[in-house]
Amino acid sequence: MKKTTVKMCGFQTSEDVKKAIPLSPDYMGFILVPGRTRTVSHTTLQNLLQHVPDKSKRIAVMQNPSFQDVAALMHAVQIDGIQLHGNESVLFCREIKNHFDLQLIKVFHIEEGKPVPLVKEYLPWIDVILLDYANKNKRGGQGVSFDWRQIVEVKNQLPSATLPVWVAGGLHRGNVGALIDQYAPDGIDLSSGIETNGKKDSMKMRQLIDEVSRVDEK
Ligand SMILES: O=C(O)c1ccccc1N[C@@H]1O[C@H](COP(=O)(O)O)[C@@H](O)[C@H]1O
Repeated sequence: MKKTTVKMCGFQTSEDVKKAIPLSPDYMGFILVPGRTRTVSHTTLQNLLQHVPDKSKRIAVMQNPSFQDVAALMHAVQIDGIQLHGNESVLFCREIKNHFDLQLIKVFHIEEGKPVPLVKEYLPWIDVILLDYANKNKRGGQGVSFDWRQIVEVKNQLPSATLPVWVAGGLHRGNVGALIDQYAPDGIDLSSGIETNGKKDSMKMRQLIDEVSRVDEK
């Protein structure tokens, strides 16, 4: 049976993290990008991590960090991986992978009217390819989907046995079924689609997990 990996992202309060306990998502993400609505500090992150279910991997989301930013994070908190959600280079990914024992999720942005991103050179240095919508002003957490036909174009660049490809951008309980049915991503990642009025919504989170299981079991 297929098992689509689920990453739930953008937790800011212990109350919201606790809503994930009965669901144990495969991954839980925390935003460390300065100045965004879901941003948390190292101190808050440290407190939130106490409530993360044992089975869920803990991911810090960063955008164009310096090597020192990553080192400071690693010194402050115990995490399983980082998601690089900016324009990080192949060399930067290599440096991070060589220095830290971290799972590295690299985001590749799908922008309207732009060629599909080139992922091949990154493959030795990353663990997951994550595709997300972007426009020229903002990246991540916008609740907007990209043209999923681009998933096929990215997969066509990859050798047959290769890294998992995850999809993000405007996903919710109402569209993940179609995404999995049509494009079979290895994983999905979402922030906005499991929230109501800026707070994580237990019902939406549960329905999302149920919908993924339903489609996986088909
Ligand atoms: O969630 C955020 O606020 C965020 C901020 C900065 C960078 C990444 C962010 N989240 C990631 O964005 C995508 C899509 O989110 P959405 O479901 O469309 O809201 C996902 O990869 C999140 O991990």
